Amino acid sequence: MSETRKRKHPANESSIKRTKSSKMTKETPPSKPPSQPTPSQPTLSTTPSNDDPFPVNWPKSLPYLTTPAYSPQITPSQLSLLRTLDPDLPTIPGSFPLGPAPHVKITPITDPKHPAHGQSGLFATQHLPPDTLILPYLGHYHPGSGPGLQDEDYDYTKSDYDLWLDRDADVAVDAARAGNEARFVNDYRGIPFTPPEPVPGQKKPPKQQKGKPNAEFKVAWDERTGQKVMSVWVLPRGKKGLNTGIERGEEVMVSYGRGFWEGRKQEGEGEN
Ligand SMILES: C[S@@+](CC[C@H](N)C(=O)[O-])C[C@H]1O[C@@H](n2cnc3c(N)ncnc32)[C@H](O)[C@@H]1O
Repeated sequence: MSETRKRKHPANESSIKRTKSSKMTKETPPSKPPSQPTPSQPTLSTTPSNDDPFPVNWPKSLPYLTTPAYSPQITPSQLSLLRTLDPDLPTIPGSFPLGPAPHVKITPITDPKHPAHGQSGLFATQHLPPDTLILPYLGHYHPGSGPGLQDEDYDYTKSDYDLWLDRDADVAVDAARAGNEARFVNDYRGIPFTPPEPVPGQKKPPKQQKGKPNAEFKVAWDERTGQKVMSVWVLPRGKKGLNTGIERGEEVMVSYGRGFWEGRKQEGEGEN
């Protein structure tokens, strides 16, 4: 989702764009990531449950990333901007594991009432408290506008997995051709309410907010690689303190923003 059809994905005016290129290359992260104070994080079991290098239900035809990949069109000055520490950003701590995340699961959507029926979504495998980091959103870093939106045979403007990362640096991140579990996060619109799995020892499950997102995209500083990344977080507790987080078994849902769906509508009309 990109901005000139910019369908930018969700949150913070990040966007999902659309891509294609055979030339993308992975870059080695800086050898020594800058040190950063780690903000307090709610306790979350992020210990991988097994040694499988892929998450459960990961499509085997798609490269699974543990660090970002880069379009060859990303310039050294863009890289330098991405790797300049912004102390105001939330942090992905150095201790956050690279690789499959046990606290979420990619799950095929089998409910015909779900708007993404036949596709997949991301579901919590344990309670995720408010304001918790769920995952970085990994993909190809690429120019967010201009000729860099085309990488040889790949057109980023056609991607449904493309988000703005840094508008000042003109960099977006596209997870269409490679990514991690975060690429499976759906938009909350039209998703039917599913009661959470009962939690042992808990009489009544907490009230869930129906018809609303429970997570958001945020740009973060990744201490592990020393650069900015897009990431998915549980929504904060809220002004009234009512948000209790995401329950085990509940789908992680963000808002892609109205722009994404309006862009899609326009594309549909253009095709008629
Ligand atoms: C970033 S992907 C999300 C993961 C996707 N479901 C998958 O299995 O690859 C975005 C795409 O998911 C689908 N999607 C996500 N949320 C949706 C919603 N609320 N209603 C309809 N389709 C949705 C749309 O096809 C959209 O282009």
